[in-house]
Amino acid sequence: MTKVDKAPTTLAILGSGDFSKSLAFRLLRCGFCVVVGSRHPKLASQSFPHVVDVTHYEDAVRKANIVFLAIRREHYSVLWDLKHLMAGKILVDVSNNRRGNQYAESNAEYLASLLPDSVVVKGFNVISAWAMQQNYPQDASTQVFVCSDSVEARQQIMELAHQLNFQPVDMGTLSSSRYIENIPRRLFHDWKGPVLAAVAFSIFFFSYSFARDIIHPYFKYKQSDFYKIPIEIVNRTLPTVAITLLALVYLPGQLAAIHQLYYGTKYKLFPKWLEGWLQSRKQLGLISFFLAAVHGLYSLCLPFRRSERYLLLNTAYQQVSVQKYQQQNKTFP
Ligand SMILES: NC(=O)C1=CN([C@@H]2O[C@H](COP(=O)(O)OP(=O)(O)OC[C@H]3O[C@@H](n4cnc5c(N)ncnc54)[C@H](OP(=O)(O)O)[C@@H]3O)[C@@H](O)[C@H]2O)C=CC1
Ligand SMILES: [Fe+3]
Repeated sequence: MTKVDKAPTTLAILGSGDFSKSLAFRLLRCGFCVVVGSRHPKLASQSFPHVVDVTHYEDAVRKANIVFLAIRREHYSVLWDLKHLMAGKILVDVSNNRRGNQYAESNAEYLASLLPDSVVVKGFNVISAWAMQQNYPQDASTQVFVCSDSVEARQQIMELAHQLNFQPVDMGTLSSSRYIENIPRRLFHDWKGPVLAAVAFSIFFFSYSFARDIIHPYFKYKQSDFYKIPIEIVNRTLPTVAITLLALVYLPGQLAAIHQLYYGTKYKLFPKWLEGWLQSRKQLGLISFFLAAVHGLYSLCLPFRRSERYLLLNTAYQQVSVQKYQQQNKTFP
């Protein structure tokens, strides 16, 4: 991938915590120079590779035009003394809050009001430090939401996100920053599709078992097996849905591989449906695991039922009788 001329070769990160370390690693891997600003550069430098220039905040800001703020909103006051150095520079606010809507204004808007002479861009907050460090380069489909009041700065950070192997999403002006800051807090937002799939498969397999094992014997032999519905039929549906969902976890990976082989490149975007499917693999796998666990519990509880014990004894008795019959036939042919 070629870098555009605008992309700076040296990027600054203020703060030396977890996020800063992971981001520094990612930037280094992607060919950038990194300068880290810290209150205690000597101490902090031990956590970074030797190629990273770990220095004081002022020095770090001086050395780069794009500055990542890997410090918490509560500590933005340390930036006050750097106001004159930050003027005209792009500040990337990566912060999240501990609670949703914790403050009246978003962190990025607060930063912009603190440092009106700088250009604030919100982004990268949806990627955890762990994922940033571990998942390279498999996370090319991970979205990074970017917003800023400056179109040029937004484009520059989106290009940077692209170079870091992420998929930038243009979210418009800085007023979107509150929405972006709330994204990591949205629990279960990716669960709709997988849950719907699980429900649809459950209904399908339940109906199939119900028709085959209850309705069919009822009409054909006048045999009433309706007592089987709550345990046996459900317990047959659970593992079938679980294994089907597990298959759905592995299938999109294969389709993605076929897509890449077909087009002969890994840089062509996957179609939307495949993209969504790939991203819901975690949820599908978790639902599959949950259903399999419930199936295990059900199966453990089955022998407690009187009818089941009867069936077991009956099967054992039949086997013994068959063996006896066979032995008798051997002895007295
Ligand atoms: N960790 C994660 O997975 C993610 C974090 N983020 C965001 O990135 C930012 C940094 O997070 P993270 O690295 O985890 O946080 P840490 O608490 O690990 O690090 C914060 C850094 O802020 C600096 N700092 C500046 N002033 C102070 C102060 N007064 N008290 C304490 N620390 C201060 C410190 O660096 P020094 O001592 O060198 O000055 C410290 O290492 C946060 O805004 C967070 O919301 C976003 C997405 C994911
Ligand atoms: Fe089983």
